[in-house]
Amino acid sequence: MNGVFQVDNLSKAFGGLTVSRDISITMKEGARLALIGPNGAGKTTFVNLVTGQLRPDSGTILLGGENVTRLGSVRRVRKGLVRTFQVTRLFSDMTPEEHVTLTVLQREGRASRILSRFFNDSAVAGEVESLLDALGLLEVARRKVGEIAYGQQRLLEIAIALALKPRVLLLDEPAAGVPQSETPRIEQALERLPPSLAVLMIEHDMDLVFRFARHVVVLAAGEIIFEGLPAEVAANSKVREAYLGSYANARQHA
Ligand SMILES: Nc1ncnc2c1ncn2[C@@H]1O[C@H](COP(=O)(O)OP(=O)(O)OP(=O)(O)O)[C@@H](O)[C@H]1O
Repeated sequence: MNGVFQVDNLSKAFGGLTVSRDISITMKEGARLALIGPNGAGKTTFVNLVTGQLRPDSGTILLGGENVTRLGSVRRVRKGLVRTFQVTRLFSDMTPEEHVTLTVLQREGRASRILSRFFNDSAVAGEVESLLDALGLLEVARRKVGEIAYGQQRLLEIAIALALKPRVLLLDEPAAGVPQSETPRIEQALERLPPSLAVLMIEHDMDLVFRFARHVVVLAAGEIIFEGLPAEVAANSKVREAYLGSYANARQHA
């Protein structure tokens, strides 16, 4: 059976440097896939290719069976392929409530009207409240983003992505830059993502990867070198050599 998201033989080179070589991935509804690999393996490039920020040299991207390979990024988002970024792209003077309200209104094509009217729109307000609640952000809903913790800013990015009603969510290092003390918040939020949503996560924090993922794909030098269950990936010698060695050793000696 085809998945909700299917990538076939995606390839991309920058000059002489191949950064994606024949990458194929299938995700079904409810998938929890982690894409891991050393720095420069091509993980972010892969996300840029599938979301339309970069054009592949060859390969196909299917969303719900529809070929979206030639669509621009905005149309892919409208069709339910949504990403977050490694580094936050938020407005420090706006509140989480304002960010998510704007996103819901944008999705509905209502963002260009006078915003203040919509803060009284009960349907929009209800949706915004439940999104912020799901990400544990209600208590800071009306604080300026520049004043809230970095982990909460990262969670707000996920709330914004969810406000776009994705079918497939691509998370680029959701815990990057987040202090250790705040990672449990990120973990809890990831556990509470809608069960039917297909989620692909790039992440270097292996504890988070192994708690979140039900399937792991390992990239090295633009190629998939292994994929399987988290336990299989951790035990694979090729993967340990390319990437996990230091992590596995640290765990052994911890
Ligand atoms: N626009 C570009 N032009 C040329 N080379 C690029 C471009 N974007 C990325 N690269 C190169 O492609 C390779 C893959 O980079 P990419 O950022 O996808 O890796 P990554 O696995 O996401 O790394 P990290 O874990 O450090 O974020 C790197 O060698 C990078 O220097």
